[in-house]
Amino acid sequence: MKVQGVPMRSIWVESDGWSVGVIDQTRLPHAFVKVTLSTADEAGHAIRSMLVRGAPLIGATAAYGVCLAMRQDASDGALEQALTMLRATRPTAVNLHWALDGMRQVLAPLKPSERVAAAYRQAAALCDEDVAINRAIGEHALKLFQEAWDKKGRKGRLNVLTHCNAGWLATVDWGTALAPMYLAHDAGLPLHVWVDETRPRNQGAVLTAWELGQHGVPHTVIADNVGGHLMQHGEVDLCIVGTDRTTARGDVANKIGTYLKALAAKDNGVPFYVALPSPTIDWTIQDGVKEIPIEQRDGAELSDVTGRLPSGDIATVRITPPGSPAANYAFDVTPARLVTALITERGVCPATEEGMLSLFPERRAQRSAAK
Ligand SMILES: CSC[C@H]1O[C@H](OP(=O)(O)O)[C@H](O)[C@@H]1O
Repeated sequence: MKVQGVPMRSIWVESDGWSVGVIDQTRLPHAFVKVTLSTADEAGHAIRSMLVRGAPLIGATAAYGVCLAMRQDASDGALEQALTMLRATRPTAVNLHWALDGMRQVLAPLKPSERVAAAYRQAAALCDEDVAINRAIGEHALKLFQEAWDKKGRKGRLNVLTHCNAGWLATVDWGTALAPMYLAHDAGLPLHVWVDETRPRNQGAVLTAWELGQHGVPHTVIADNVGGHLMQHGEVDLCIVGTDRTTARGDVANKIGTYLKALAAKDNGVPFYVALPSPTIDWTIQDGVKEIPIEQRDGAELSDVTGRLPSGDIATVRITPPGSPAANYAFDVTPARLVTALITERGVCPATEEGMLSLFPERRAQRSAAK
């Protein structure tokens, strides 16, 4: 996408041909800061600290983290050490494991002398695939936006609600849930987006609002608990969110609060869509509530708030009483029964095992073998 009219991706190889550039998402929206990663440890820190975040971007950053590790030491031991360190950065997004599995599959059979070039080729291919996948998701989801607009009699505006940030900042480019928003806006569809602030890290208020503003997409930031009220009053035509891991039967792990939004949508007959790139599908599990690991982060992310003072200085202040513990669950799981449809790069399907296999028939054989 573009920043101040300049096309860019959320991760890139610098002009030196080996170091990796990313946007420091912890500085947005008040500062647009690019950071260069030069070691695998810096890549690991960027993921753990959420300087970069979003399932696909976590995978891409980890892949380049392996590249940086191979530049320093391409031995078998160094490869395993880098894979282990990066795999441990965050537990929920399956893209991290998919990306690292892909790096290991390509690199392990090679001689150390061949690994650096192969690693950068694999990471670049992963990034290009992510961009293509997200664009395709955008096109499929755009048809659903247009259907909703027609159903509404093409009057007023199309109100879409989203949670957290599943935009180009969460991926290499385009985003997943936000990809159709850009395409719809550019196609002249009168779109308006309700942006859940998404406590406690505020990815909606901070990142989604920034992204949409950069692209000129009309939007309104709302508190996380407003969505149900808006749905009751007919102010939401559809919901669309991203995902960090979706099971083989369509259970969806996503940012904390997604489940409650899906419940409100179900109760009010509002379509609830999940933008689902295939690398985010965990074909090895069925029951998301029982089997998806839910990240718990530092309670300070909830008890403290960071923002800009009138002076322009950035400050962090505590909002909870000293001594009050805070529980900071970063994700929840929306059962497939609450999902209207999954929007993948291959098309739209019901959130069911058969629905997903209809789009990914090559997985049918694997599932039969696993049973
Ligand atoms: C396109 S995946 C975006 C997904 O990742 C976010 O989590 P986090 O910001 O903690 O990495 C959130 O769950 C988004 O839906």
